[in-house]
Amino acid sequence: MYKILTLNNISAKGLDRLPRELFEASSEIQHPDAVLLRSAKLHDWPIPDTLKAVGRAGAGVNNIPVEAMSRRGIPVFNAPGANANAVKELVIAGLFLAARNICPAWDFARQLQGSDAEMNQQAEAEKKRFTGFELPGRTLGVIGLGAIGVNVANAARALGMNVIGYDPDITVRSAWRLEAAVRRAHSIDEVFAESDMVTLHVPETDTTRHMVNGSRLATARKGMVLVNFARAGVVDVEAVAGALDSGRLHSYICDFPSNALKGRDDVVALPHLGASTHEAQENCAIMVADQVRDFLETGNVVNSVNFPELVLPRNGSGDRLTVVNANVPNMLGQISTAVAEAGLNIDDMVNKSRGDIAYTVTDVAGRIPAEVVERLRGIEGVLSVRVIE
Ligand SMILES: NC(=O)c1ccc[n+]([C@@H]2O[C@H](COP(=O)([O-])OP(=O)(O)OC[C@H]3O[C@@H](n4cnc5c(N)ncnc54)[C@H](O)[C@@H]3O)[C@@H](O)[C@H]2O)c1
Ligand SMILES: O=C(O)CC[C@@H](O)C(=O)O
Repeated sequence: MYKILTLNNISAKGLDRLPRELFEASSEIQHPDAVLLRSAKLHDWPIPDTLKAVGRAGAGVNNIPVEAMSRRGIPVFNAPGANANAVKELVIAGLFLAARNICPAWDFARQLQGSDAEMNQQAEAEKKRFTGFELPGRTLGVIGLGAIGVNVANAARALGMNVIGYDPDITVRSAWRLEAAVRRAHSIDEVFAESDMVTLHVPETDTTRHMVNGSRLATARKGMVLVNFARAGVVDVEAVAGALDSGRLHSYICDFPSNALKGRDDVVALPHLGASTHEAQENCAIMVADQVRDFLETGNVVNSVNFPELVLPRNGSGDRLTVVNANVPNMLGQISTAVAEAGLNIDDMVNKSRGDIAYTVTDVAGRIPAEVVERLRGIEGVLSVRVIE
């Protein structure tokens, strides 16, 4: 029986992928084999010795100590693209909110007093304050052209916008999905200088933290709209407050409330709702539950942010041995020697690496004795060893 600790609300459709006769999943689990989570912060969480996998039912993994997991030989899985449509829809809504000044206008209308006739009179007298602009012909800058950025760029094209995109590490898959008319920028500054609206779709990393700061905002077109459904930390909110005060920015539409911008008419801050649709929560939970289950039961790795992709169909009737180790020379030799010296024939073996991590899956003809596991664990550089019957 595998034990799965859930640290956030994980959609029941995802948990249904873990049959009760094989998996016990709850928020109360002790000594978990795997953890499933959404935005819970794991940085100060003591990693249990029993932990074998982490499944993030979403895209961003900045709430997870990925490097610490790697050092323990633990893969971190996520659900790439599974919530991209949900975020795209809210970003497009954000463009309309900004372009038509909908939030301050709605706020104004909600506070009108008097008879219907008096309210309508005040509305007609004041409505010019909320005059907006239309999207066709305007330029949208998209920074980060992954699952969400590409969806947003293509949707903006369909609305008649010009789109300029920046992503130095765009994948072939994203490049194929992107509308041909999306123009390629060579820097973030180029995007800021040429866009009426800019939307951010990058992960929060040491490189992207405060990517939007005072000096970058100084290069923005006057009256630009900034949209951030990526992560709070990608934007320096103090600098945004200054840019709004000076008129450099028209408005800031984001998914992250902050004290620096609280109560402003020119800021819309939603409570991290980008992925909050039933569809996205189900897609993410199903994808990540399937991946974690597959890893626990077979050792296969699909959609991990720190491990190489490795899928080996089960071959033969013996045990499967999985070894995670530092990606240094002569590890494979030591693993196969330990197996061979136990008198076990290797039916199939795959070794893949990614960065500092190497991962070897070996199907043997027979049972793997406990001494072999201990011997492998004792090899310098070996991070984790598992036997799957
Ligand atoms: N608001 C929400 O609820 C919500 C939901 C989903 C994702 N997100 C956030 O959005 C981010 C993007 O999600 P995704 O599914 O599109 O991820 P993704 O991995 O598919 O795409 C991210 C893209 O950003 C690019 N990138 C990285 N650093 C960059 C840089 N410095 N400049 C330009 N491009 C850069 C990458 O090359 C990649 O193509 C996530 O990491 C997460 O933080 C937020
Ligand atoms: O689970 C959520 O609600 C948010 C997820 C989102 O931030 C992500 O990175 O996928």
